[in-house]
Amino acid sequence: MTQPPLHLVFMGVSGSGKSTIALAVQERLGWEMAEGDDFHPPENVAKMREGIPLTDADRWGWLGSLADWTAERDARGESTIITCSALRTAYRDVLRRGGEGTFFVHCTGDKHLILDRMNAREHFMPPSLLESQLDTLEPLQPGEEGMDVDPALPVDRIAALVLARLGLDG
Ligand SMILES: Nc1ncnc2c1ncn2[C@@H]1O[C@H](COP(=O)(O)OP(=O)(O)OP(=O)(O)O)[C@@H](O)[C@H]1O
Ligand SMILES: O=C(O)[C@H](O)[C@@H](O)[C@H](O)[C@H](O)CO
Repeated sequence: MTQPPLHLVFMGVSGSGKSTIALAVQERLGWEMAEGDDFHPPENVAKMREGIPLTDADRWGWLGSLADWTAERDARGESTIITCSALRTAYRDVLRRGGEGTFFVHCTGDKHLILDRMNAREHFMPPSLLESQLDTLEPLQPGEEGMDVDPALPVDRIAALVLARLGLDG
């Protein structure tokens, strides 16, 4: 019997390892992947670059476009992977419109580790925005399909934990 499509969303604050971990999982599964950063309108990127936190109003259209991308593939029976901060439950509600098989992998760990990694990389997102990201973050609530992973672990280990949880490691 064909399995219904699964849609993995790697979520968490900026610098928490979403893209790095998602890529490791993508390499193992081969599913089509979308990087949430690439779906932002230029105004959003300009704001972040200037160190101004995005508002709900800035985020709705962006989240909707990611849900649409997922829904298109869901309709074709294809599984997907996306990276998206998805900081609030209401934002995740939008992403869940992409398909019934939506599953969140929340990259969550030590703030100082994340800040050190943000300071060490080249990215439009300034480390000064980490605090507002953490203030906005609502962790996964009971009833939301998903799991937490700790970016302090090696990437391969995290990818293995995700695949094991989903029963895709066989
Ligand atoms: N498990 C890990 N072990 C070591 N380094 C990691 C790990 N996960 C991520 N990193 C490093 O931490 C930095 C931030 O990771 P990454 O860019 O994947 O985060 P992100 O959540 O996608 O960020 P953003 O949302 O701002 O794009 C990168 O330099 C990455 O190489
Ligand atoms: O405010 C947000 O919701 C997040 O910052 C995302 O919009 C960014 O895409 C990303 O996490 C930064 O690289």
